[in-house]
Amino acid sequence: MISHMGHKADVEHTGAGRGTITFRSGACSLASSQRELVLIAAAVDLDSLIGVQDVITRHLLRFATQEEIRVDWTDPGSGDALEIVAPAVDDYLRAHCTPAGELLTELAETTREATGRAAGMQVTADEGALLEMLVRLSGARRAIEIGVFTGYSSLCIARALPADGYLLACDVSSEWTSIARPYWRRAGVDDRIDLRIGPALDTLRALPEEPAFDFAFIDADKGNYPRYYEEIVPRLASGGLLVLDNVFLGGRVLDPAFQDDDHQAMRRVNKALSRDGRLDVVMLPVRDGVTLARKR
Ligand SMILES: C[S@@+](CC[C@H](N)C(=O)[O-])C[C@H]1O[C@@H](n2cnc3c(N)ncnc32)[C@H](O)[C@@H]1O
Repeated sequence: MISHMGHKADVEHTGAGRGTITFRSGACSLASSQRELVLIAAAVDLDSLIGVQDVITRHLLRFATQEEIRVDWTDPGSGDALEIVAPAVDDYLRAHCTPAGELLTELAETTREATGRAAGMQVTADEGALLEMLVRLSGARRAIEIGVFTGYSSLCIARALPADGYLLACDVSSEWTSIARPYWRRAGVDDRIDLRIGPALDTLRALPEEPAFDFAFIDADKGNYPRYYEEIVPRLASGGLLVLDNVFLGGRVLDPAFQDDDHQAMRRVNKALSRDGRLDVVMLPVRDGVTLARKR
């Protein structure tokens, strides 16, 4: 399997039944014994860690045609959770937002069942409610989202748009986004959502450079945040709102020990946004950090 992954990543055999597979933003070491294979994955952030684990899991399951295997990942020693708000206050605030409702709650549950640990990428109910509130308050009609996953945040955005509203939803994964469709349909918003599968940067760059959107949400690969921001701002109408998720990267944006591409990209975009004369910017201590940027 290690050799096979050489098409997708840097691989190294480090001994009998041992090796490492290195991806752009993470790595996995493998050590086999007679009964089991011990995997240790590490990555620059939780999303990347989940990505590494997902690729490894899928390859293992594909290779294990002769035998039944199970791939279990235990929780990382330190996750992305940043405790900005004391846990008791956090519980209290979650309990005092408008409840997510049956459909979103079911989508969150389906996502957990279908994607396992990757479900941690989904926006939480309170962040979803914030997105919905922002779309309604801004009166947006045309929105764009970078990073759909199983469609939770898309649903929050789409249902806050008017009936003739439009959401361009961008993601690379047909597998994860296929979970979204039935929920969008049941919410009666699937006709407002234009799902484009492919690298979001290509989708963005193919759009005319005119201010066609009133709302944008970035929640995808962190290394591309500066590029997404550069492409989106010219396409945002005056008064339009750009929202960026995970701007703290678990607090590591403050830690000079983290110098990989993703962390540098996030620092760069945070700095550029705060100095951008076209925008009014507020960074909120919501979950992993949410920035609101309103185009003047
Ligand atoms: C954090 S998840 C999005 C979560 C989603 N907003 C939600 O609330 O459920 C990030 C998503 O970005 C997608 N993604 C990663 N790299 C991408 C790229 N280059 N272009 C488009 N989507 C990408 C992944 O497939 C994943 O679904």
